[in-house]
Amino acid sequence: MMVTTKPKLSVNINKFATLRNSRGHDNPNVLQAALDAIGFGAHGITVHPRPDERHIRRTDVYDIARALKDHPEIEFNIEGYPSEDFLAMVCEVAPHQCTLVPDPPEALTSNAGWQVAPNRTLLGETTARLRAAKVRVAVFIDPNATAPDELRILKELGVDRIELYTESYAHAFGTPRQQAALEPYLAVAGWAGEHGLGLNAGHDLNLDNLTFLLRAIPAIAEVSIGHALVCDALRVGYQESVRQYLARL
Ligand SMILES: CC(=O)[C@@H](O)[C@H](O)COP(=O)(O)O
Ligand SMILES: NCC(=O)COP(=O)(O)O
Repeated sequence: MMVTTKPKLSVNINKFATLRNSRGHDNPNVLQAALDAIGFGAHGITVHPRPDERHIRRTDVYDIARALKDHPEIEFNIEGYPSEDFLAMVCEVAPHQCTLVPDPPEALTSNAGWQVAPNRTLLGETTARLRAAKVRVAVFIDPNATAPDELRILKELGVDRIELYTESYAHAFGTPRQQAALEPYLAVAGWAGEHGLGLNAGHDLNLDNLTFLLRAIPAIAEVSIGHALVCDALRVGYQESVRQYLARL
């Protein structure tokens, strides 16, 4: 019998920082939002410091990293484009995981996975640098736009995990296209499993679409969820929102 462990929930707290920055003071306190998520049972914290610091600031990254030293069981995942500034900060902080995302500075949100072959050198150099800093490397991949031989490149570069960019799945969920939208994810997951690449998933996951994905792809080790979880928190409260997502795993 195949034994699969339940996936971990990493709460992305970008949106708490969006709210904080909207008034220029320190409410809500972003570090407290991370500690609250941990207290409510989250397995990890994800942040995505963007170059314009529209939400998560560099100072937030250092504050959270420092606080998580008191919570060694909690994984810290820093997402972002591997600019020199970003990489220097990540290597200094040395989180459990860094998820490489191809977002240009002006992107409204993450809206594509990596084109692996054209970015082979960047991804290879970045992966080597992060692994030297003992940081697990995940690469944001859109299964609709990634051929298996591109995944082979990631394996050759020493990447640890693929993060499945789940927007297209999420937007098809609940429509007649639901199963068809899942097929590319199943193909990438199958290749990853055969070649020893781990799997994460994230973007636009919510209380409705999460469980179906996890039952279809039981190898998913971690889901990082932020936007919908925070929107749900505005409706039912933060602790109840985290509880409901944990119950969907
Ligand atoms: C990589 C990804 O899909 C999300 O984690 C991303 O961090 C969302 O960024 P915003 O919160 O800036 O929309
Ligand atoms: N990697 C996905 C993530 O961290 C959160 O994405 P979203 O739930 O805010 O869409």
